[in-house]
Amino acid sequence: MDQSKEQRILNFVLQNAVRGDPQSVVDTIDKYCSQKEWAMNVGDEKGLILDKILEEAKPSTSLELGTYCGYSAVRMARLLKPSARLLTIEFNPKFAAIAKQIIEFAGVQEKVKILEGPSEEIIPQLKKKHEVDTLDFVFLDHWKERYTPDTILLQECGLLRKGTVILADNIICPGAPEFINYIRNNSHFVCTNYPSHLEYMKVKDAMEKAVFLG
Ligand SMILES: O=c1[nH]cnc2c(O)cc(-c3ccc(F)cc3)cc12
Ligand SMILES: [Mg+2]
Repeated sequence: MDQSKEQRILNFVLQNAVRGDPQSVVDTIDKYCSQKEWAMNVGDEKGLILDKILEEAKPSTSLELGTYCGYSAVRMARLLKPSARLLTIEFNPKFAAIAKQIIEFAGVQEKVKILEGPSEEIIPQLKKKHEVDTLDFVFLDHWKERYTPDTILLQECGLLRKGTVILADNIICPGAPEFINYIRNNSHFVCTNYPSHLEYMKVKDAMEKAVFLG
């Protein structure tokens, strides 16, 4: 059976990155996806914006929607304090299986928990099944159509607190106009736009930060 692109990315990491070194895993995926095959990792340019906003937030409990191959999970986990935790939700079981191996190779598996399934089913389970109180940081990087309903669901489930930072990828490409309209017109959020480019391309993209005011 032909290998998937995600399996080729995993193999390239296993053969070229340094086991236990998350930075080398991030750099190796960026090298593969900029030189060999494009893939929808947040990438190095938007990744630096993610790094800065995550470091400012200093989160204890973070949630990512859209694990994919685990690039941003590894990228975030490398910056988290030892006691901090990242929960990452992935709908596609094939992607989740790849991400698990990449996260383990990077040596950040103690900080990262992959939750497989639809975000609308898993989010309501976070408090009771996954011992979450409230979230300090949320990275939206799954399907643009789910950005708004999942943000509303997080609020309804009592998972946001005054100061929770939500960062959304792909505001321009593929674009999340409905989410931008919702979040910028919602008086419970203060929004900031971060212009950038689509991962590994010259195409314009942007990220949006929305801080919950309670
Ligand atoms: O579906 C996506 N989920 C999360 N992140 C994405 C991302 O960063 C980029 C894209 C994407 C962008 C342009 C294109 F021509 C094809 C796909 C999709 C997703
Ligand atoms: Mg993305």
